Order: sequence, then C-alpha cells, then structure tokens
Amino acid sequence: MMRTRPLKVALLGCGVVGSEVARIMTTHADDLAARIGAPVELAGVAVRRPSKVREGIPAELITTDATALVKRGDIDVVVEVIGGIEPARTLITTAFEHGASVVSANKALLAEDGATLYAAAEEHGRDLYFEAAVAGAIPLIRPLRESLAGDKINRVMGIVNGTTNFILDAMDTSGAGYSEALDEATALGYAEADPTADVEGFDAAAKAAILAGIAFHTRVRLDDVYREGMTEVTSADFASAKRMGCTIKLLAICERAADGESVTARVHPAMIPLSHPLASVREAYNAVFVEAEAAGQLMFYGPGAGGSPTASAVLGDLVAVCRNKLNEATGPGESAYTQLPVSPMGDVVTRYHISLDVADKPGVLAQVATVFAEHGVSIDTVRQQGKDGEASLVVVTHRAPDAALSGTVEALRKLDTVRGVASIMRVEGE
Ligand SMILES: NC(=O)C1=CN([C@@H]2O[C@H](COP(=O)(O)OP(=O)(O)OC[C@H]3O[C@@H](n4cnc5c(N)ncnc54)[C@H](O)[C@@H]3O)[C@@H](O)[C@H]2O)C=CC1
Ligand SMILES: N[C@@H](CC=O)C(=O)O
Ligand code: NA
Repeated sequence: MMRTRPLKVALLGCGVVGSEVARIMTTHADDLAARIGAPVELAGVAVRRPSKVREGIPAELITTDATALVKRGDIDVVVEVIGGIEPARTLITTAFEHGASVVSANKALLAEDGATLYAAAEEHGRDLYFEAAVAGAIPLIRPLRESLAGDKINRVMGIVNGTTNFILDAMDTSGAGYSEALDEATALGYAEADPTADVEGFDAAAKAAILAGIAFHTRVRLDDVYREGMTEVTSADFASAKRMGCTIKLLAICERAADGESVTARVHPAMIPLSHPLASVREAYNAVFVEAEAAGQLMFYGPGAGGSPTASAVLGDLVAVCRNKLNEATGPGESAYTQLPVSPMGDVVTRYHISLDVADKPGVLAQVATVFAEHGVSIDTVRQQGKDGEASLVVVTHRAPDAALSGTVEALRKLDTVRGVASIMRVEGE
C-alpha cells in the first residue's frame, strides 16, 4: 500500500549530476513513488550560485546553506553530489547525525576517508550508498557488495574513467590531440571539476581503492593505490601498440596475491591486445572484469560518466535507500574483516613493452640483452629499426616483477650505447 506522507530528499550540489538527479526525480515522480511505496519529495537543494536559473526546480527550494539543510531533521535522504573532501565529509556525517541516510557519487571522499563515513552511518543506523561513485551508470558496487557476497573475488580489472578513455580513444582512432579531446570530454560533462584528477589517474585510483576494498573485504585507501596517469602517452606509443596488434587503455587492476595473504591495486596505461574485450571499449564507456572463484569471469559494461548516466545510478540508490527506510531496515555497511596488507607495486608481476633509443652499432643488442638477463627479466621479442647511426629497439618481456623491471631500466640508462628510454609500458590482458 502506498504511504501518502512523502519521503524528503535534500540535494547537495546541482551541477552536471545534481541537475539530472533533480530532473529525473521530477519527471519520474509517479514511477519512483510506485516503486518505493511512498512519494519522494525534493525538499531542498544546496547550491553555490543561487542566482543561476535552474529549470524545473522551484526557487524556494534553493539554499546556499548546505549545513542548515542537512541539519533540518525532517530530511530522510541526503544526496551528495558536490564532490571533493570538505565540506562534503562534514555534510555527510552531519546528515547521519540528524537522522538522514546518504547517497553519494563522491569517489574521492570514499577513497580518502570511507571509514569515517561508514562508521558514522553505522553509529546512527543509517544507509550509505554510492553506486555512482564507480563506473557511472554501470551496476557494479551493488553486485560486488550484495550479489557476489557469497563468492571469493580474486581480481577486478577494467576501464573506470570515462574522460581518459574518451581521450585515448580519440587519439587512437582519429589521431585527435590530447587537449582537444580533453576539452570535448569536459564539455560533455565527463571530466572532474579539476580534470587533473582524470588525466593523472587520481579518479581511477580512487575507484580502484573502493573496488579493492569491497572485493577483498579489506580497507584500501587512495594512497595504497599505485598510480600513473595518461598524460605521457604519445602517438608514437599508439603506433608501437598497433605494430604489436594492441591498443592503449588506462587500466585499474586490483588483485589478490596467489597465497591470498595480500592484495595489490594499481592504475596505469597499458597495452592490451585488440582481441581483448577492453580494447573495443570506446568513448566514455567503462568496462570492468570481475574474477570470482565460483562465478568465474564476469564483465560489466556501460556508460561510465556524464550527467544522465550517473544520475541513473544515484536514483537507483535513492530508491533502495527509501525502500530500506520504509522497511525500517538498512543495507550493507562496511565489510573490512580480512585486513589484508596492500603490497607495493614492486611485487606486481606483469609484461612490459620498452622502447629504447640506442646507438646503431654491433654488440648493442647483446649488451641490452645482458642487462635484462642480469635482472632476471626474460625477453619475449625484440624489434630493431636503424637510421643514421641511431636505432630504436623495442623489447617486449615475459612476465616479471615490477621491481626487476625498474632495476633493468635503471641499469639500461647507465649504458653508453643507450641514448634514452623512450617509453615503458605494461602489457596486460594476454
Ligand atoms: N560528472 C560525472 O560524469 C560523474 C561525477 N561523479 C561525481 O559526482 C559529483 C558531482 O560531479 P559533477 O556534477 O560532475 O560536478 P559539478 O562540478 O558539475 O557539480 C558540483 C556542484 O556542486 C556545487 N557545490 C560545490 N560546493 C558546494 C557547496 N558547499 N554547497 C552547495 N553546492 C556546492 C558546485 O557549484 C557545482 O555546481 C563528484 O563527486 C563527481 O566525482 C561521479 C560519477 C560521474
Ligand atoms: N570524471 C569521471 C566521472 C565519472 O566517474 C570519469 O571521467 O570517469
Ligand atoms: Na556504478
């Protein structure tokens, strides 16, 4: 039976995502009410610029005082789509203290200090949902927290940043320049307020921390995640990747060690074979593979960024939280009982593509091969291209620990015959 008294929602932030949340809440009000079992009412919208015209949002709902809004006491759910660490963290914990549950899209905050948010939610018996925080519209957090709660997840790997995938795809397929593609991604609402978070890999690293934490039931923070952005990927790297039958993607990879005693989490550009399903993930789409002991391999795919797709995930959470509220129940809280250590990047084992500028003279290849052998890094293929006494040497290795590869590169740089290390890229997905 439908409850007539509405559930009240406070919206914090009315930018790319918030404005879409408000629009869908208004246009789909009847359907949402029917699915929840009670009407949901937008009871207040906290913004920074109150003078801005916001179609469909009554002016009397707009406030610049987000703190007063979350303290009102009659609010059932706070939707936080401001972003950043503060004031978002204080607003969320204050919302819990005043009886509201929270839906957030804020991966930066969850990766930085998720523990504080979970603890506040638990202390006050409220919900913390954040499907939108990882891979936009793709249902991923809920499957990991709930559907796969009975399985053992060993690996999560995928493309979790729409902006950088959009840029890399444009560089690869149309030869577009980096800045031009970034401007387009920003105009389409994919990029973070500060796009450095996207291109330097911080956003993907935050998502990797969240995914690893949930998948391995352990606490993983942003600082635990090895991170390399994609700003140094060049058209020469794409050409090299093409020659190997590969393309380049910014990947997030979270793994449980073979002995089960530790985990790793990393974000970096990597070459992947064109035959791999991730190679055909275009534009701002995301895709994530989850490997679980009993389920085997699962793939989640869909729009990873943008106002409307992200609002879809927020609205899904809003419905779930409202249903819980009506049933006087709460959804899953933090599950971090394993407390596994996060190993350093040096322990990660993978393949590498190394491009060297060398002198084109006899014995150079043997010298380079010796350095690899001395560091225990086995070579798979070598390709040499000479020109005017200089040559480019492209070495692809077998699987080796990252620490061994770093030692190899350090030693290569010291060789007189090696003029420079043009690029080092990991090779994944084979
Ligand atoms: N845009 C996207 O594709 C996605 C965004 N997200 C996350 O959603 C959140 C919001 O992102 P966007 O809407 O894209 O950002 P945005 O920058 O378009 O919107 C944020 C809004 O919050 C407002 N704001 C900032 N501080 C405020 C305060 N103290 N009180 C009231 N309003 C305040 C800003 O003026 C801005 O309008 C972020 O956490 C972001 O990481 C998550 C998934 C996808
Ligand atoms: N800036 C992010 C937005 C979604 O999380 C991205 O590009 O993926
Ligand atoms: Na999602």
